Amino acid sequence: MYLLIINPRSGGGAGQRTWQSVEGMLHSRGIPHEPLFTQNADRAETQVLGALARRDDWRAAIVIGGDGTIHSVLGALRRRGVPLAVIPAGSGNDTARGFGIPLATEAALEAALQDRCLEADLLSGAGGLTLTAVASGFDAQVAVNVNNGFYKRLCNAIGAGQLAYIIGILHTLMTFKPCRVSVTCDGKEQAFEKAWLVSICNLPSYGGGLLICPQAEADDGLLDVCVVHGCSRMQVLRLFPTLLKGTHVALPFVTMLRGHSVAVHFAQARHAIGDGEPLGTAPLAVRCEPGALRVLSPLAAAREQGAAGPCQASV
Ligand SMILES: Nc1ncnc2c1ncn2[C@@H]1O[C@H](COP(=O)(O)OP(=O)(O)OP(=O)(O)O)[C@@H](O)[C@H]1O
Repeated sequence: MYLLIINPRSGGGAGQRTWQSVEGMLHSRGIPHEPLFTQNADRAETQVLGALARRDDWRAAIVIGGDGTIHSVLGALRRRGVPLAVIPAGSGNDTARGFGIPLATEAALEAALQDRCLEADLLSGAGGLTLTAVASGFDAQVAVNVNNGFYKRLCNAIGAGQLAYIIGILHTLMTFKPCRVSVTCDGKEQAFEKAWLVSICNLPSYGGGLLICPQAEADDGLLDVCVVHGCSRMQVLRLFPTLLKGTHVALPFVTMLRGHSVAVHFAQARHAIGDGEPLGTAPLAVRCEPGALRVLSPLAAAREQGAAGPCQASV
């Protein structure tokens, strides 16, 4: 039995449209499933735990939504030991990208129905569990500004959602003030002056494919960290195209770190986001929980050794 967790509002309504086509595919293939429509992030965990408790033969929970929807059910899936599968229906879909899950619906469903899992790490701390990345500083401020700004509603109304993020980046670039940050990775503290952002990543990308930590691997038991510091506004602007290929890692004002636990303390309050969802402005203490969540992923078949293998729910 598969549990389908659907956020109809994700991707500006893509969740609802994707479910309609997935439902037809599941019926035509005779695959047993139960749909669960989640109402909001706060109630999702309780809803999913309630659904999972009703039977014990779940093969997987298939999320139809974006990274925020997946974020909202991580605790429930982890607690019940049910593998996660994803049919992307968000705006960024960086979880799907990170696990090699196709963005096309039918191919993603195919990947969800294969019994090959990666034993993925989770980031824990900072208000709960995160799968893709905890980002603090400039990027988080862009997300906050876009969500609170009038231009998101305006751009969505004219069907140009991505434009809101470009406006958000330019708006934040004009107003954001870099400050000192202390980053402690596996107990070793380093201070950076004029820091713009600190991103702690489990997967290579966020923001819809921006490769902020291109070397990050979901199942290596490690967190990859990117610190951007000591540069001008113009240099930050010029950083963005390099994120498409991940070549920013060679720039002199970018420092990459790797470890099992990371603490971040900005000299002034700075916003943070986890899987794109707001985490507040408190200092961060994040640790890696190796292999904490099984994820149905086409990458599993490609792994010659390690934790990948057939998936069984452990409810
Ligand atoms: N389980 C849930 N059910 C309903 N709404 C949710 C749930 N989880 C989060 N939300 C709300 O729905 C919004 C959109 O969901 P989601 O983040 O999945 O899609 P997106 O923002 O379009 O895509 P992405 O996060 O991949 O860029 C979230 O920002 C949050 O406000």
